[in-house]
Amino acid sequence: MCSRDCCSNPRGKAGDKSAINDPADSTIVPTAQSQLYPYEVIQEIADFIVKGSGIRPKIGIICGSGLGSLADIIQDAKVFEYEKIPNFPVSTVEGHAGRLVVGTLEGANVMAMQGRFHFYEGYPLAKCSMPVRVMKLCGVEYLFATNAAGGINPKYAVGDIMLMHDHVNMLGFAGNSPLQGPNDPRFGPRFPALVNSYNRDLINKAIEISKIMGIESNIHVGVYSCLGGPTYETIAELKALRMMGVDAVGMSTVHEVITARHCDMKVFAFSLITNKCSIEYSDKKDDEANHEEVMAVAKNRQKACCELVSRLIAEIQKGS
Ligand SMILES: O=P(O)(O)O[C@H]1O[C@H](CO)[C@@H](O)[C@H]1O
Ligand code: HPA
Repeated sequence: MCSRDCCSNPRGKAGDKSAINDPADSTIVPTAQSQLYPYEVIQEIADFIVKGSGIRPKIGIICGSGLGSLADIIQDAKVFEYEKIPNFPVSTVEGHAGRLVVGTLEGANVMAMQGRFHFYEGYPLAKCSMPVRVMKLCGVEYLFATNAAGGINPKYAVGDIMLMHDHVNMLGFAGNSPLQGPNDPRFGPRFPALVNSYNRDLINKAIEISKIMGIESNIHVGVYSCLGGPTYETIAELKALRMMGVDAVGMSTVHEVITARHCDMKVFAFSLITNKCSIEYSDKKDDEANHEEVMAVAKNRQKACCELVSRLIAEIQKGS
């Protein structure tokens, strides 16, 4: 466990000027990624994982809410509890176990986060997406980011999978970015472009795989939007998002994708649609999203999600 209380306690100590220069103290330096987690600190975490596992992973997987089983299929797994990784935050959300699993899948070296970090947990975005930089320095070339999301597109059904081909970054609209603060060019450029963030070849391969799996009618390609949470959206917000071209909504992933693209990783991401977001006013209780339903649907669909991920990794392996 980190000796600094920044990792276990994302708040507090406001006004403590003596800590202003502590680069890893998120309570004082709110969002600057390079200040919160300088290159050297990320390198130390990466070395800890690579040495501890004896593996240099090529593919990094982030398991969404209730999708932790994506890490359970990893072979020869070496498991690191987040609490035991130096300078790592802890998971606080149900359905996010808080373990890093390193091993092999379809012959590829992989590392999977069984539990991600969300803004609403009180972590700055820089901290939420810090593990993506750790992945990069471990050797990861491909990020697979998964999430549970509410379907706004009326054509989407619960249990469908939306392959992300773009996003609307609502937190970014509000002036919040994981890349805020001084840029460290060892990770990437000051002004990264985000068009083509979601790798087109991987999306096409996933569509082909969905045909082989016989689930192509449950597959969509769409736009995800990340809101700050932890509240689910109002009807007015959902209507606004729909008008903006958003198909699915959640509270994660976008800051991870931004961090991955900044350091030039290839990105594949999908949303499991765990609930339908009605954009009509109604007093039906059924229309209200809740985390238990999100988790239950994710559990039901984990087999299909695992197969999709495994098959896609096998395709990447074939090409390398
Ligand atoms: O995005 P993931 O981590 O899958 O989780 C989603 O599910 C939770 C809400 O039920 C939120 O954390 C939302 O972002
Ligand atoms: N809204 C936001 N986040 C979510 C939802 C939702 O409807 N479902 C799962 N995560």
